[in-house]
Amino acid sequence: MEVRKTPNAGLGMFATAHIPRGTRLICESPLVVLSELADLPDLYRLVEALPAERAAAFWELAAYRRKAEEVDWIPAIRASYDGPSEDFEALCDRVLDAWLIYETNRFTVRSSNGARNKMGLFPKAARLNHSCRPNVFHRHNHYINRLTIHALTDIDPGTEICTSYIDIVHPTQERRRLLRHWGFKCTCDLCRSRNSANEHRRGKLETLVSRAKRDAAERSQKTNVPQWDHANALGKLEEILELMTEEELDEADTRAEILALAADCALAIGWAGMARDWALQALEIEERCLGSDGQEWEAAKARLDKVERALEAETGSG
Ligand SMILES: C[S@@+](CC[C@H](N)C(=O)[O-])C[C@H]1O[C@@H](n2cnc3c(N)ncnc32)[C@H](O)[C@@H]1O
Repeated sequence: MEVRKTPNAGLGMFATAHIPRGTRLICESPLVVLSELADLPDLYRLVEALPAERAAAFWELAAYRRKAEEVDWIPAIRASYDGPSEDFEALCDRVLDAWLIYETNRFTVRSSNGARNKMGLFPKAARLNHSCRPNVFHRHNHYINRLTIHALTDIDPGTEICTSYIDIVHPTQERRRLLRHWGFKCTCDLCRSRNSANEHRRGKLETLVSRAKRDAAERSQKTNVPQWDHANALGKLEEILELMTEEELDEADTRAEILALAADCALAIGWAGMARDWALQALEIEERCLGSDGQEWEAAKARLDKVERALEAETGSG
């Protein structure tokens, strides 16, 4: 891969050789990590404490310059500042620059318990531009404290390597709203075509996926879930999987989550053969999107093992 200029998105990352689907392209430790409770002066202190080479890598990153009136931190800095007043403006400019770099390039970082309660900067991955039809997938792997980037498709030499900054299940209008954070209007194929069939399916997916996750969380709290409840849930999950296939969302790990829920429901009903197919597909997606050294892979493997034990028991008793 190489970093070079793009026509309309600043720098970007490009493939210089053929990249097979599933390849781990980046496995990078963070330059700076900030908890959700930290504030702007905390970020600035962390950046100031970086060794020279890492500090240089930080200050070279792109920054989307949002309007000053959207920034409400200056009073907080002023409150703790006791230096000469003529230096205060320069300090504010520098702190603001650090913050804008951070906001433009941050990725979610998970704590050791898996909670997504931090954000981090990863200088290589920070050069990846966004596409709503991404060809790579990013995720912080908290087992190894690295951000990993995996190829979702085969990538030809010369192709730009793009990840998605947002959940791409949404229709165009919502994706545009979310992408305002980074200050650009996406011009990927999906956004340009704005086809009504895509819009309709994504609108439906948005609702069905959030409902399916909420219902699964509720089911996991209950001790006795009736069979019909699992069967109902399974019907909805199958509908989601179909919509995802039609939308070519075959590789995203939201699909792996839905497959895992479908496998759990099928197993609860006693359809171990069906559960096995879904559990296997979920494991394959996790492996391609995230590799086999993270929590998702471990959970997907444990699910498949459980389903296979159920199948063996069924075969044994039959
Ligand atoms: C994480 S940086 C990506 C690398 C950046 N292009 C650079 O030059 O270092 C995010 C910024 O890149 C630009 N960007 C990313 N994806 C884009 C896209 N699809 N279209 C236009 N600009 C994009 C936006 O300015 C955004 O704030």
